[in-house]
Amino acid sequence: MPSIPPPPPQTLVHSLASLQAPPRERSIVTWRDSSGEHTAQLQDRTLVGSAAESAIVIADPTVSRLHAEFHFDERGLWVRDLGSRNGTFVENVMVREARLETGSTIRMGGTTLKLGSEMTTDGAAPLWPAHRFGPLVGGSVAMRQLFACLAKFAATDLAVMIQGETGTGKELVARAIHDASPRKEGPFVIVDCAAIPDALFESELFGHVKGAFTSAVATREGAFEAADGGTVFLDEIGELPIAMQPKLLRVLESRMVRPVGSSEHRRVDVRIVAATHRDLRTMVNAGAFREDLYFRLAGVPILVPPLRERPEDIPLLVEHILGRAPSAELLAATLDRPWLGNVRELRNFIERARAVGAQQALQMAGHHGTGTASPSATMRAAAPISSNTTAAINPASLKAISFQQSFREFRDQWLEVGEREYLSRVLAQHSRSIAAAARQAGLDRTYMHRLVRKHLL
Ligand SMILES: Nc1ncnc2c1ncn2[C@@H]1O[C@H](COP(=O)(O)OP(=O)(O)OP(=O)(O)O)[C@@H](O)[C@H]1O
Repeated sequence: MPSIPPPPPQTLVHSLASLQAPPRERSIVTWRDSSGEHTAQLQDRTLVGSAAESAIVIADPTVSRLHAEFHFDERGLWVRDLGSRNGTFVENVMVREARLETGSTIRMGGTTLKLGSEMTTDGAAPLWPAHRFGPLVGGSVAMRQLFACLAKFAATDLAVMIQGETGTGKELVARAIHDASPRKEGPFVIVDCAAIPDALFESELFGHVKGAFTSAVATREGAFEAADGGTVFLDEIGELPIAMQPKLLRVLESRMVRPVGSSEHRRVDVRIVAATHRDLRTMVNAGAFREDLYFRLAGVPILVPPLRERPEDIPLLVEHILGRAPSAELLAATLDRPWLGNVRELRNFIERARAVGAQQALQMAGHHGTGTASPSATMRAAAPISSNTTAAINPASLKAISFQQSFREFRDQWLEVGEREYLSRVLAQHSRSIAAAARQAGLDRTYMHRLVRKHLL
């Protein structure tokens, strides 16, 4: 093994001296509605609508209950319509998403908001004083603000909704909340809503008694009872079938479950943490997700930023995954990529680089290219579109085989490359319909879903 040079100085980011974000210019909006004149300060993400639970509540029946969201990123302040009934207009142009300037006018339904600014330290989010929070690693301001927020809310029993692109670390955030909570000695039970067939949802969540349905050969407890005294993590909550939504809401309100086939209600003491890569508010407006359930689950909404918005975290993550300081070559390779699959893709890359070297790992990952990624919040790495029904293995890729590897390592890596290639072609042939692709591949739809997520297709 060659000797590893110490990390270059620029990897030692962030002074820990300041625990408080500095004073800054804050954006404010002013508007008039049926209840009078109002001014509100914009936070990193501010939900606007006529629902009482919105951060900015507009008393105007032409404004949808979850109408739009203001949010900041490294390029400035944006407004995004959430599929509202009467639309969002900036300077009288209807927009789905638009960047705003001080002085912009934004019309939502029949109400006009004016954007202004003021200097303040109020509401500046505190920064966590370390580069770790439980299993999470991150030194960027965004992650340290997130850690401070997690520490504050872990101590409570509030429901938490984690949103973020695939691979940003939502499951790890959920685990970190549990580990830092008074429930840490209790169970942490994960329910992957994308992997459960519709017919089995109720029994997975609430259990069943023997004989409740044909395959119920024995009584089985559901996730809520299994998590009694601890936390239930509802991953991919956006996939929860609409028919299940009132049942889940009832359990969250009553804290009682009734196993399928039983008449007995049982009390459960669980904290709920949910996660999704989708924007549930647009699903609410489209009628695919119940608004009351959304607000019940999103007591504390948390956004995990994509890795491309916090490149300062990359050196820390590489060192954490590798277990030692990376070589200059490996570090340079990681800083030059968009990481559309976020930390998961970075982890896979580092693990591959450890086995075959940075150069060969780069060749194997070549299909993602380099450069700046598009800012879309739900963007995934696009599959190469091809109508070929058969395809030869590219001989150039064979150069990436390392004969220093064990056969098992070699097989696992190439199985993954081949699996991804096969799936991306089947999906492209079926215009990305998971159901049709699963049928052709002879796979169960939920398993296909899992594979698509695993390979970021
Ligand atoms: N901040 C972090 N520090 C250390 N490891 C991280 C961090 N974020 C993510 N990871 C690692 O990246 C991988 C993906 O994380 P995780 O499964 O939590 O992502 P996710 O957002 O839940 O993904 P998906 O939406 O596909 O379910 C895991 O191996 C996790 O340990």
